[in-house]
This record gives sequence, C-alpha cells and structure tokens, in this order.
Amino acid sequence: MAAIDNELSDEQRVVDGLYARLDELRAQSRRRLASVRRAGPSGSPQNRSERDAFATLYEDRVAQLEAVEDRLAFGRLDLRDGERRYIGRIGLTDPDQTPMLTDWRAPAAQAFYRATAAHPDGVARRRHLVTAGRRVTGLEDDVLDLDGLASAGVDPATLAGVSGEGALLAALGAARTGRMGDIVATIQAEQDAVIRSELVGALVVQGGPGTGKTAVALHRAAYLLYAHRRLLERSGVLLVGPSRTFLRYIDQVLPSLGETGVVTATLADLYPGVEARGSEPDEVAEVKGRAVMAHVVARAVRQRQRVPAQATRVRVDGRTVVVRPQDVASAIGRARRLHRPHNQARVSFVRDMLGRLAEQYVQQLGWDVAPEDRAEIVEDLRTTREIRVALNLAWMPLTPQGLLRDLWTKPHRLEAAAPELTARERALLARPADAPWTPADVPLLDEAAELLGEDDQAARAQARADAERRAADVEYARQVLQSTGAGDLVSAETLAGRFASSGPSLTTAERAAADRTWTYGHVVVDEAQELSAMAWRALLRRVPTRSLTIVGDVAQTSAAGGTHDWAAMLDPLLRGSWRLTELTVNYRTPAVVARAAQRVAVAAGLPVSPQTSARDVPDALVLAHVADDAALAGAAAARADDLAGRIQDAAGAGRVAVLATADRAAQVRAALAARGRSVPAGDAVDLHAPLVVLTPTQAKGLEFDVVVLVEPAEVLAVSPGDLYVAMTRPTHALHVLHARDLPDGFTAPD
Ligand SMILES: Nc1ncnc2c1ncn2[C@@H]1O[C@H](COP(=O)(O)OP(=O)(O)OP(=O)(O)O)[C@@H](O)[C@H]1O
Repeated sequence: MAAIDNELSDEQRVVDGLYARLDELRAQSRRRLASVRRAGPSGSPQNRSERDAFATLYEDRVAQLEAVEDRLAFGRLDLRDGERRYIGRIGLTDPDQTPMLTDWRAPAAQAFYRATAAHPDGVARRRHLVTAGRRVTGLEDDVLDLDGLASAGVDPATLAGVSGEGALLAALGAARTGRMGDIVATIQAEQDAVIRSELVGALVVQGGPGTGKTAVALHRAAYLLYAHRRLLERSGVLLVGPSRTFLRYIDQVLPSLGETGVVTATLADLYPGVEARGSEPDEVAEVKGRAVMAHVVARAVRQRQRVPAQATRVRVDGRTVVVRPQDVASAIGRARRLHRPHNQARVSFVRDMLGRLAEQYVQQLGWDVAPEDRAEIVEDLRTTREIRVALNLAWMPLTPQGLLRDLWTKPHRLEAAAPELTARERALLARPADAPWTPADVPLLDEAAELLGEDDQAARAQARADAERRAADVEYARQVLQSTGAGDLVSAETLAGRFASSGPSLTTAERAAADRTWTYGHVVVDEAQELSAMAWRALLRRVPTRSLTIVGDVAQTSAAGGTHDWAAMLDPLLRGSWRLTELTVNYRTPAVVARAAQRVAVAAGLPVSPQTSARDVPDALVLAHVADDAALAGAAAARADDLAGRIQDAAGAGRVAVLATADRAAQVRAALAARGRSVPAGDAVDLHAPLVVLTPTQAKGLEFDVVVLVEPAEVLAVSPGDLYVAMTRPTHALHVLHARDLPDGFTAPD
C-alpha cells in the first residue's frame, strides 16, 4: 500500500510540473496578447492588420491552452530501454525544449493505444493516470513485458492493478452530461487504427450502435489536422452531421482536443445563403434524393436554351433586324459546344447573336462601318428591349433557386424535365411558390448552381487580384514569422489569411463555410447511411481529392433515400475506390439491451453488424405491459418523471429520454406538462435538460443514461432502423412500455 502511495505522490509531482508549465505558457500568451492590444489602433494599415493578425493568433493560443485543462496528462509509457514518456492532450516542452508531455497524436504516443502483451512494441508498462481536476487520484498499470520491467529496474510491488480495463469501464459507466466527451485517455486499438489511418482516399467505417464511430470520426479529424497541418490548415476540414442538435451534442469534443478550425455543418447548411428549414414527407425527400434527379436538373437547364418557333422582327433606329430561328439554333449550338455553365455560355450566345443582328443592320446601311461604330451598333442592339426579350427567351439567365422553384411550381416544366418520374412522383414534388426550402432541395440547388455557373467575369478578375495580393501577403507573413520567431505557432499561409486589411479577418473555416465552391482538404461524414445519392454528389464536389472519412451504420438507416448497402451507394460515386473497416465493440449499451436490439433488428431484416458489448449492467432491460393504449402516454410520463428525479447525480449529470413516434411523443409531452414538467418539442432540444422527449430520428447519434421506449411496435411500423436506433441509446437501462405485442426478438428465446 505504501509503495502505491509513493507512486501516487511521484505522479502528482510530475503532473504538478506539467500544470505549472501550462500556466506559464498561458501567462506568456496572455502577456503577448495584452501587449499587442496595448499598441492600440495607430500606425499604417499594414501595421494594424499585422497587429490584428497577431492578436487573433494569441487569442487562439490562449483558448487552446484553456481548453486542455481537464485531464491534461492521462498516461505514461515505460519503455524497455528505460525511457519514460508522459502522454497527454497536447505536447509540452520545458523552456530548454526538452519534451515533458507527448501529444496523443504524435507517433511516439501510438504505442499507448496499440501495444499489447502479444505485441508490446518496446513498451514494458503502460500506466493510466486517473485525475480529478489537477489531483492524481488513481493509477492503473498494464504490464506488457514483465521481464522488460524487471530489467528496467521496476519493483513489482509498485504495480497498480494489472487489467488496464478500469479506466475504460469507469469512462463508460459515468453519468451522461448531455454533451459528448472525448475519449483520448481510453482509445482502443481497433479505434486507434481508424483514427491514424492514412489521409489519402475514402475510408468507410461501418459499426453497430455505440461502437464509437462518432468519437473516432472526431478524433480522426483532430489527428489529421495534427499530422497534416500544413495541408489541412489552408484547405480546411469539413464535418457533416445529421442535425443541428447532433452538432451541438459534439461541439465540445474538438476544442477539448485543441482543435477549433473544423467546419461543422448539416447537409441543409451546405448551400450558403439558403436556409433549408422546411420539412416534407420522407417519400418526397426520397424522390428528390434519387440519382436520376441529376439528369432532371440538367434537362431543365437545357430546356431553358430553346429555339423560338417564329422569327421576331424588331425596329432599331428606322431599320429592321430579325431574330431568326435558324440563327438562334446555330448560336445555341456554338455556345453549347463550349461546355461551359449555362450563364457563362449565355454570354457567348448573346455575343454571337448580337454579331449576327449587327451584320443585318450594317447590310441595310449600304456603306462600310468602322470597328468603333460597329461596337456602338452592337451596344444599341443590346439595349433594345425587344431584342433583350427575344434573346432571353432563347437563353434565359437563371439562378438555381429560380430554376428549381419553376420545376416545383409549374407542372409542365417538371413533366418536360423529368420523364423518368411517374405522374404520381411528379405530383409529390409540387408545392406552392412560397414554400420554404427543405434539406432535400439543397443538393438539387447545388447541382443547379454547378450547371448554371455565374456570369463570372467580374468574379474572375477579382479572384486574380485576390490571388496576387495573397501571394504577396504570404511572402510578407514569412518575413514576419522569421523576425518574430512565432513560426511554431502558425504557418505563413494562415497568418497571411488573417492579414485582410479591411473588414473582420476570416479564418479558413469561416471563409470555407461562406463559399459554395470551396474545396476542403478532408471531409468527415457522420451518420453517412442517411445521405441520398444527390446529397453525395453535392458533398463530393467539396472534396475533389476524395479524401474522406465516412462513418455510419447501414442497419440504422431511417431516411428512405439513404442506403442499406455501402457498395450500392458508393461504388457508382467513388468508382469502387474506397476502403472499408469495421468497429465491433459496443461501448455504450449494456450487453442485455444490445443483444435484444440485435435480435429485433435481425428479425426485422436489417443488415446488422456483429458486435460485442464492453460491459453489462444488472437489470438493464425492463419490460412493462400497459393494459390500455389510452393509458400508455400517462404511464410513460410518470415513469420518465420518476426516473429523471432519481438518476441525477450530485454534479447534475444523468439524462433520461422518452423515445416514441411523433404523435405518441406529443401525447407524452402533454402528459408530462400535466405533471408540471414542460419539455419543448422540435429542434429546440435542450441537451442539458434532465428529461427530453424525442423521436428516434431526433435521437440519432445521441445517448442517455436511461431511455423510456414507448410502444416499440409503433416505432417499428415507421422504420425498423428507427427501432434499432431507439433501443441502442441508453448507457444504463432501457424501459419499454407497451400496450401492443412486443416485436419479434424482444425477449430472448429460452
Ligand atoms: N475507447 C473509448 N473509451 C471511452 N468511451 C468510449 C470509447 N469508445 C466509445 N466510447 C463511448 O461510447 C459511446 C458511444 O460512442 P459513439 O457515440 O461514438 O458511438 P457511435 O458508433 O457513433 O454510435 P451510434 O451509431 O449509435 O451513433 C460514447 O459515449 C463514447 O464516448
């Protein structure tokens, strides 16, 4: 016992030293920030922008150092050769640049996650440090090489436990706070392999519920930013999640890993300037998500390039010019052969037509015309209203919104553009002109934007000027970094990005999020099974290098346009060039609940990935029959109310969710309100509330200590994937209330 106490106080000394160094670095960054701010808003614009850039830099650094307070150091490796390495959230060195703490993402930390007794990888002992605040409260040793330990002179009496599972089980059993936490201290080997997988290409991570897909995706984003900082800092990383609630649920994780530069978005956010907050039946979204819609949009665009049936005669300054169908046909043909987007090709079409009309005009003059006079004639023709109308009818300038709105509001346009759809399917798409955009419209708007392009002469000139200015800024930033010695904090490109002399300086993430045509260095997609074929097309446009991490579970699909088969969805899009890896251990759900969920899913015909559970909890599955359907909502409210009152711990952690179909959820909310507990509906989910009422779709990706599932047969009727999702949300217990028979598989066969 005394030996362990000594070990604890030794570790405390080391941890104290690490926090002291952290405090020192924080103070240093704050001092630098204060002195930059003190300099005030004087000096040349170049001086000011340089100062702003440094202020942002130090603010970021202070924020980063603040974010790593909790569990700064969580591990130690004793190597066979006697070297000792502490592993933590970030890397720290002392003022002489001697390493004190190794960043968990560094190659030197990998053995902490991967080494096993069978493959010790030079490690004699792995030690987990358990901390509360800045205090070391426990140690846990994993002896991988007993002989190695002896040869390194370690006394076996100082070993603290030998299982290596305590830290993991403690993390898994902890009460939930409503926000996802990081798993740096306990990443498991199969997860680590995914996190550190190479940047190149598309990696699909398939895994059942609770196998850590979301956790792994986030840690991978942090790892890639660390390992490929130069590349990814400039182009950015995009993380796509299924809902705003989900993004709020995970939004603490990356900052706690020291990364703030990742753009997070739902698919509905991908089109800047459009708020896709409308909703529509799943069968409508399914039609909009089909791959064939790419042809429909393309056809709709081409149909706005058309030859008039009759000639149009226009009087200009006493002479007549004729917009002839055969001229229009030939000008359209020439413009199309340029293979440029509609609005850009239109510029060529108009120029061509005006040339032909000017020729007619000049012929009527009967004398030779000087080039400058000819230009004037073209200008006269261009500004003549009837000619403008005739040319617009032949080749209409279009916005994506205008094109799509026309398709949804004018049945004849949709019929012409979408012969592949049945009359019923087309009728499903119809809606009033003032209907709000829905998430399923976003990929179609994106498709249209791609085909339409913008009339971009001005934009291109601006882009050229920007590129030149930026090159000059990067060169200047390089010189600044050389003279200030801040090169370890930031790259020249990033600093240059902050040198914008007017307006607020934007980070890569901010610029990327505001630009539809931005291409990212890497894209991470969570709950990827829900994406439709059209959504994938829109997403892949944002990552031409196809460097992707795609995580999901094809058994949990609820969107009708989503996928139950990765190959069927991804092969046509990625031409077979993607790699699959599977996660197999459920870290969330108690074994008895996970097994029941798997049986139900298999009975419902879902493609379930085999998995084992990391832990079991006694009495985790509670089945309660309610005799009368009318009493179901009341019974669920009473039970949830009671559980929420009981499970919250002293620190306020502990969450209960009632999961039910939308109608039933509304009844439960009413019953809770009658008991004096008001629970908001819709997207206004309060993740910190001790009790929430959600549909399974809303609960996707989230987890709760206890789930009260109401009438599983009803949830199954909506979608088997929804029932599987609902059953696998709890970390401690699943209470099932039912008036109807339970679906097949619920109870274990004898
Ligand atoms: N190595 C680990 N150490 C500690 N906790 C872990 C580990 N791996 C996963 N977890 C925890 O298990 C829970 C489930 O993880 P996560 O939400 O990432 O799973 P998922 O596969 O995305 O689940 P779903 O498909 O149901 O959304 C989380 O609370 C996560 O923190």
